[in-house]
Amino acid sequence: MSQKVLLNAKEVNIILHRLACQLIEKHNDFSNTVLIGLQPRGIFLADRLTKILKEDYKIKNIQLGYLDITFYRDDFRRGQKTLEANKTKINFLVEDKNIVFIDDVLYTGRSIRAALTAIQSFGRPNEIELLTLIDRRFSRHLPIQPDYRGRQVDVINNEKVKVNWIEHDKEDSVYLIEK
Ligand SMILES: O=P(O)(O)OC[C@H]1O[C@H](OP(=O)(O)OP(=O)(O)O)[C@H](O)[C@@H]1O
Ligand SMILES: O=c1cc[nH]c(=O)[nH]1
Repeated sequence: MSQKVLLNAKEVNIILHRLACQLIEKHNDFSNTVLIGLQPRGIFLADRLTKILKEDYKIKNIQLGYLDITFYRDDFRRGQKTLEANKTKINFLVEDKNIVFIDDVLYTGRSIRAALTAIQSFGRPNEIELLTLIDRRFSRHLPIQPDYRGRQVDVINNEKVKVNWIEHDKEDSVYLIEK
């Protein structure tokens, strides 16, 4: 197994600030916008962006939730092992809200498809956008594209992108791992 650094901590930090600014450009004070981090790994990115928006850009009332998509995946009946769901935590109404889904990697688009189904149980939002740190180019199985992307990368099929967060993985970094 070999691995190559795609983004180091400094580059991740610059990208996070750019993404935060792009969100502000569209959503202003976030009075009608909610952020939803997708479990399991989108929540680290959602937490970090929320922290930057609050602390560096003084946006006060950001509503942040976490959405688990385990049982909405189109492959969930295929695996043999028992599936363990993560926590969904959405303590606000999404009815008529602008939602920004946040995930670390966009690959086939199937996770986002599942999230679009899962969120329907919480109401009818006004619109849903997608923010992703890494957009794997030319690998979509569905017509799903990000509205905000950190970095687009070309990845061949036997390679995997791994996003690390200091809170969970001891460093902020993105690696390309050859399996
Ligand atoms: O666009 P997709 O093909 O759905 O892939 C993207 C998803 O894959 C990763 O999750 P995870 O490692 O939990 O899922 P995986 O097993 O599908 O790689 C990542 O955090 C995204 O949520
Ligand atoms: O490269 C990939 C593909 C799907 N999910 C990841 O986390 N990385």
